[in-house]
Amino acid sequence: MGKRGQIATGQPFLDHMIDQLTTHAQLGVSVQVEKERVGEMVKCEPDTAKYASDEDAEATFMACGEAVGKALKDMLCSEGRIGFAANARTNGTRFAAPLDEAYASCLIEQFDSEKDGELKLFSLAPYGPRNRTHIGVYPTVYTETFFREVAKHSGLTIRLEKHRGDNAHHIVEATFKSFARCLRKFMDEVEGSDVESSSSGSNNSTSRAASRARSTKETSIDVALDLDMKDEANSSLEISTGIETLDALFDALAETAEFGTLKCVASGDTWIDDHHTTEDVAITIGQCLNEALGNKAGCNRMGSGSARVNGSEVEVIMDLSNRPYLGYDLDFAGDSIGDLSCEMVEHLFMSITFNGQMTVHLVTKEKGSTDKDLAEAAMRAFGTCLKQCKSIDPRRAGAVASSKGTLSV
Ligand SMILES: O=P(O)(O)OC[C@@H](O)[C@@H](O)c1cnc[nH]1
Repeated sequence: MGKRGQIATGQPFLDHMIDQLTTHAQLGVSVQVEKERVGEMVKCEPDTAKYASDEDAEATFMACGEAVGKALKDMLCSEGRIGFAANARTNGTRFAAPLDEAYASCLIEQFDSEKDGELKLFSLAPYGPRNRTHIGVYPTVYTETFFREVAKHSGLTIRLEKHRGDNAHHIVEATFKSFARCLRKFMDEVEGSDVESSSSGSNNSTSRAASRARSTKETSIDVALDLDMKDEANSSLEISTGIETLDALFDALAETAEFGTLKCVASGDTWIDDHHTTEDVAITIGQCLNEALGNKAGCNRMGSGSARVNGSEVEVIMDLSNRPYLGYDLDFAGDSIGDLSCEMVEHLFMSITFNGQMTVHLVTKEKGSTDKDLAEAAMRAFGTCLKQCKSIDPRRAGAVASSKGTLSV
């Protein structure tokens, strides 16, 4: 939890990647590379590519990975940390992190302070459709070298995998974010700190709420949202859109996201079809979400998890990034779920995500026998992730969880 120091590897994009550990794992990291140049040792400086060369890149990535790995092991075994002295196992801690169209996952299987760790899986290539070899001066091929050394010297057993992504910068950055977030989650699990449920609302002094009414020739909508559930008995739900299946989905959202209030009363031209009402309600809820989240100070910001309803399971990866993006692969068998057409399920998620200024990936893990179960599993996973994202992590002390310092511009 220390302060960020200087990160100067001579490879500016690697500096930016190692910096993901400060923002997303909440670790104070400093890295200084010294290298030989025309017979003398020089210290690399940040914010310049003048120290980079393809010739010594492999050595730089190896040395940085080894140093970061050793420092991680020292930190995990340091006095005052509980649980890491012996062989720390969880059932496998997983976190998937997005960056726009890309998302990658990290699985930490175990930590062993007595043995070398291992990078059991590394699957990032291709780095975009043209398999980009360099990001700036950073050779993409040595990303694996870095993580192999981190795993070996930290004692962590790690699997890293790209699942979606077309942009090399995004693919690599999503991977570092997933590692950083997974490491923090692993440490919290081993040490038994449950930040998410201890801070999802009740101890927030300021209210995180918004309301909005809108009326057009097509729909009239009234939404009120309070992100924080003070106590279960006082949570208030009033959902009546004129489309029963939509009501049930928003009910599932409010329950899994643990909203204090969700009022959503709408009337629309459902005699035409369900489109205008579904779209406008989702837009309005997304706008209220964005307003209630404000500048996202102190928020956890990212969420990763899945939900199962009968035979259907959907995974959601979410980031309150301020860069709207929806990745979506739900494939319904029929045309409609009760009074909601299946094509509106994607449009509904698109409208919330874009108006909520979020990055969201929905991934079908298992398709059960009904479309209703699949849609509900998607909404429950979305709500579960939203609960993680909106939670205040007191350790951030009100800071915005971004390596660029703000999520508001
Ligand atoms: O706010 P973040 O810490 O997730 O990342 C900052 C910056 O690297 C990110 O804005 C980015 C956007 N596209 C590529 N990278």
